[in-house]
Parts: sequence; structure tokens; C-alpha cells
Amino acid sequence: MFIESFKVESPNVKYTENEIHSVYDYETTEVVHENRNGSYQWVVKPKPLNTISKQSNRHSRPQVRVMLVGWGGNNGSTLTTGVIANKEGISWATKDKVQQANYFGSFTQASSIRVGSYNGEEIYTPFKSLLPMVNPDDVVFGGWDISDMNLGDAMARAKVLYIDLQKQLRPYMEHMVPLPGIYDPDFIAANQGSHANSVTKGTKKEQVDHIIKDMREFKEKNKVDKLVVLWTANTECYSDVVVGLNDTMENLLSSVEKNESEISPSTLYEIAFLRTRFFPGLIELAISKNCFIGGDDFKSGQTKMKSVLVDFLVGAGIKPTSIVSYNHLGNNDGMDLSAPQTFRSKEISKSNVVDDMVASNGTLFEPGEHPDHVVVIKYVPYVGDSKRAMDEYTSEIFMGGKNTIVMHNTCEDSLLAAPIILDLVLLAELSTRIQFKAEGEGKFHSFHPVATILSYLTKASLVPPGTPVVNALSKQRAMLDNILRACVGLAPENNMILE
Ligand SMILES: NC(=O)c1ccc[n+]([C@@H]2O[C@H](COP(=O)([O-])OP(=O)(O)OC[C@H]3O[C@@H](n4cnc5c(N)ncnc54)[C@H](O)[C@@H]3O)[C@@H](O)[C@H]2O)c1
Ligand SMILES: O=P([O-])([O-])O[C@@H]1[C@@H](O)[C@H](O)[C@@H](O)[C@H](O)[C@@H]1O
Repeated sequence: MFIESFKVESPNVKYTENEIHSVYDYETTEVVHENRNGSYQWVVKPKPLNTISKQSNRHSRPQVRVMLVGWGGNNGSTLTTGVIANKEGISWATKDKVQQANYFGSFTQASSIRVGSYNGEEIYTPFKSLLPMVNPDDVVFGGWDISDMNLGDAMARAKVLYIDLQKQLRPYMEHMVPLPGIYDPDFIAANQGSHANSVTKGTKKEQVDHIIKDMREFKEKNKVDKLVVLWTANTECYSDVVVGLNDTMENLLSSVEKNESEISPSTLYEIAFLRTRFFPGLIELAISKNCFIGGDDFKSGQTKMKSVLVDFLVGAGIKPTSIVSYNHLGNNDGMDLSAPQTFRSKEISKSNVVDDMVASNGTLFEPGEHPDHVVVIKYVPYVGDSKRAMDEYTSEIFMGGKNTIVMHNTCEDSLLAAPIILDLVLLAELSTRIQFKAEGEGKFHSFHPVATILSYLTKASLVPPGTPVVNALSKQRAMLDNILRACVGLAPENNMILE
């Protein structure tokens, strides 16, 4: 059964006018390697840690302003149109029916969570009813782009949405013009230069200051004090961590002052607002400013499926031995990725997603053993945003048998990514309103600035130093569900059904 809303009545939670206070017994385990009677033994011990969590601003849902880097792209324009269409209740004619706007593909807006059972029947509720979340209707977008194309024309260029919908949305969109972006042809495909007609000038430091000024003016204009900024611009070429250049906060900021050419536009934006492709220097800077940063590259299609399938195979004791992920697409993202140096960045973010699952099973894999894993992306202009993905998974099964799973997936890539961007915005905002402390800690504090909680939404998760990288999608979702359940005093979902 599905219920739209609920209230928790428990000694573990107290609702006040502006806050939800909850007490939550967080129990985990630790493993030690101890010398027992002359021989070493692995010992698993309980590690109880009572945690009290508090979530403020229960009633007053904050107004959220979002600035997107690459706002005029397929993702940025599609997300903006989707939020407007939902807010205005716009419907449109398709070949099959009159379609209503929806948020399918957004787990915050369209997924559910179990809250218990009633007369033996499982009871589910919308995920967004667990804690007060920003209503997407209250989200206002802005941002930067190296192209001066307005969002109405960008929507038409993207060729993602039905024409009837585009016609209704154009009056809302055509006055939206991105601010000039930071452009450096050394970091994205040369084929992107043709539309780079709206770019900031000056040294790298001056460009950072320009972005900071843009953000300040956007916040003042919109009368908000909280801003979520997010990179949805083109994939840049992969940059290594270089000692003396970007390995520490001090070196990174010094490199900008010295106008070092190896500092990319995305790093300059990040320094201005601390985000995306992270060098240790940036993470250090984010921690010093207690500013939330998330992972890299939206986990939308093939990679999301891979993090489910490999988790299933390895969890079932089946040994994946070769994984081939091929796709072609014809949008501008695909054109940018047709350059080897930018493809390399994407190849890395798409490939590392299986590492933790492989490392979890020493019965199947010897230390250091990995499946063959190949990622192929081709640019085929004719198909536009309609990405065609073909995946083949070959595994070893019982008694020397082999199993091959083949999948084909076709869809508008941006219609998968746009809801994920919305979830990143809403979850990042919610995370800033959750404070907690462990028993014995002096005062409440936020999560670590490196927001592991966003891992469910990104291909390349970012975690605080010393924290394990978990890519299995089921575990990432369980983390989200259980953290929010703890905020209202609900125990984690254990799926034991002992009752
Ligand atoms: N399903 C998806 O569409 C999907 C999924 C996962 C990841 N991604 C990633 O999201 C990003 C955007 O995808 P898209 O389909 O919207 O691409 P797009 O090419 O349609 O849009 C990117 C926009 O960024 C702008 N841009 C490029 N460099 C910029 C800079 N330095 N400053 C400001 N603007 C800049 C471009 O002009 C363009 O308007 C890409 O990196 C892509 O790899 C997309
Ligand atoms: O998320 P996912 O579907 O695995 O990966 C996608 C790639 O397959 C696609 O080629 C690329 O253009 C998108 O930006 C996205 O990264």
C-alpha cells in the first residue's frame, strides 16, 4: 500500500516548530587482527556509536537558486524546461496521447521508501516525504555558458523535447541567457570552439574573481543566501595531480596567481565555488571552507546499470570476466567526447565503477585480478541525443560454464541526466540542513564537506580521506534511505521480516 504522508511517533524523535530531533543508535563493527595464543586471528567486534541527529528548518522549505556551468547545453536546458513544465502543469500532444509533465527518473521526486507494515501489508511512502525537501517549483536556475544562445534556442537545438512542448515553453525560456563562461581550447575538444562566443577575459585569477562576482550578484538579485552550483558543461581532458601545481590548497591557489596554463576552466570555477573534478588541493580548500562538494559525472545509463549488474553477479557468486560497454550518440556531448583527450576522462569515470565489487569477493577474484573492461563511445550525428548503448557481460558460472548477458538501451541521454541533476541539487541542499553528533561529542556538526551521500548520483564518487569508495548502487541507495530514516528516528531497513 502507498501512503502520501506520515508522522513518526516514537521516543526517538521529537518534532519542534522548526526542527526534527532524533536519537539513533548507530551500531557498526570493526575488524582487528590480534595475536591469540601465539597465532594471529581476524576478530570482528561490535563498535557501538550512539548518534543524535537534528534537522533544522522543518517547515520553512528554503528557496534554492542553482547556477549551472554549461546551462545552455542539452542537460541544462532540458532540466530547466522540465522544472518549468512541472511547475506550470504543462501538458503536450505526443503521437500516442496527451502527456503530463512528471519527474520520472528523479529518485527524490518519483521513488518510494518502505516505512513499515499494516495488517501484514508493506506500506510505502514517497521518498521526499521522509524529510522536508525543497520543492522543485521553488528552484530558480541561472548559470554560465561559453555560447550566448538563449535557453529557448538551446532547447530547440537540443532536439530532446516534443515540439508542442517546446512551443509552450519558449516564452518562459527565451529571456534566459547564460552568463559568459571561462573558455580554454586546450581543455575541451577543438570542435567546441565554433560556438564559444561568450567567454570571460583576463588572467586565471581575474576569471575566478569574475565567477565569484557573478555568484554574488545572482544571490543578491534573487535575495537568497544559499546557492547550489553544478558542472554540466562539456567533459574536459583528464588532468593528473601534479606536485607543486594542484596537490595542495596552497600550491593550487599559487598556480592560479601565477596564471599556470595547466589549470583548467573547471578548476577555476571550482575554486570560485569549490566543486567537481577534484584535486587534493581543491578538497583541502573545500574542507577549510566547510563547503559541500560532490562526485564527478552524472551516473545515468550504462554506468548505473553496470553498478547494478556487477553487484548482482558478484553477489550471486558468478564471476564477471569481461565487460564491454559500447555506445554511440550524436549530441554535442558526443561530439566533445569524439576527441581522444576528453574521451579519456569519460573512460576513467565509466570504468572504475566495478572496482569495489570485484575487490569484495576473494573467492571469485585473486588479489589484483579484474574483469576485462572496455568502454567505447562513438559520435554519430544522425541519432542526436538518442543514445544507443550496447553492453555485453561474460561471466564464468558453475563447473566451467560461461554466461553472456547482452543489453541494448536507447533513450534521450539528457532525459536520464536532467532528473539526476535535480536530485543532486535537492540532496546537496538537504545535506546542509542535517546536523548530528555522536555521544560524547561536544556539539552538533554537519556531514564531512566531501559529500559521500551524493555517490548514488555520480559515476566517480568522492569520499573523505580514509573512507571506502562504494559503487554498488543498492548500497548507495541504502545509505541514502537509512541516513534519512535516522533523521526521523527510524531504524535502518534490515529486510529481515522476522516478525
Ligand atoms: N545523459 C547525459 O546527457 C549525460 C550523462 C552523464 C554525464 N553527462 C555529462 O554532462 C555534461 C553535459 O552534457 P550535455 O549533454 O548537456 O552536453 P552539451 O554539450 O549539450 O552541453 C554542455 C554545455 O557546456 C557548455 N560549455 C562547455 N565548456 C564550458 C565552460 N568552460 N564554461 C561554461 N560552459 C561551457 C557548452 O557550450 C554547452 O552548452 C557532459 O560533460 C557530459 O559528459 C551527460
Ligand atoms: O552514464 P552513462 O550512460 O554510463 O554514460 C554516458 C555515456 O555512455 C555517454 O556516451 C556520454 O555521452 C554521457 O555523457 C554519459 O556519461
